[in-house]
Amino acid sequence: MTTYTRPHESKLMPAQLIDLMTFSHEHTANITFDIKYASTDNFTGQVIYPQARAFLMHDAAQALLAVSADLHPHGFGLRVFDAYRPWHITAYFWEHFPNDHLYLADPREGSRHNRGCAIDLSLYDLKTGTEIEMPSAYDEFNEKSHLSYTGGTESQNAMRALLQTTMLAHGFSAHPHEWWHFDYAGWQNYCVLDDEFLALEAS
Ligand SMILES: C[C@@H](N)C(=O)N[C@H](C)C(=O)O
Ligand SMILES: [Zn+2]
Repeated sequence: MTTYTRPHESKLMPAQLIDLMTFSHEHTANITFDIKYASTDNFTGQVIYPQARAFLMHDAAQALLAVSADLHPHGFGLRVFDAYRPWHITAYFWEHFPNDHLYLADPREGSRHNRGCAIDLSLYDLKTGTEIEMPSAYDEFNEKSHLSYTGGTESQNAMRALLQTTMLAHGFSAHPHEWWHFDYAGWQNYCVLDDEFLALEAS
């Protein structure tokens, strides 16, 4: 039971969230999914989401298609780990993992994931389907995940730079402590949501 209250900003609108799996399939984009919080393979060690789904604000999803098209000549596609996240999950993370607050959003403000405007992702090799090595693993909560970390191999640093450059060229901004996290421009205009995935599907 959370002790936090979801922020309510009456002037803000809910983002138009779309099912990114269906959307990317319809547009034959090179986007694959490994929704970590729908398995135990995440920093909590627990299954957090009841379904492996990825919902995202429409304009951000459209921008992701452009990112995927830009990466194609380099031989890479996008692998998505997380997109829209209901607010109560953000509150759960904050409450139960106090040592990781540098890498978590404060539920009193809400995460950009709760607004449908943030995405966590990496690159994969189009020929082999293998995920590309980055300077750290996803949600590895230490300095190896920071954009300022220079201790990775030449290839890891170059792959991180390619992901960053391509995402930033299409309206996303970076997170200084998480190479995999990107916010879409205008996230401030959308409210913090707590809808479950199945409720989004029904709406
Ligand atoms: C938990 C991690 N994957 C993440 O998304 N962190 C950001 C800061 C967030 O919670 O919004
Ligand atoms: Zn994130």
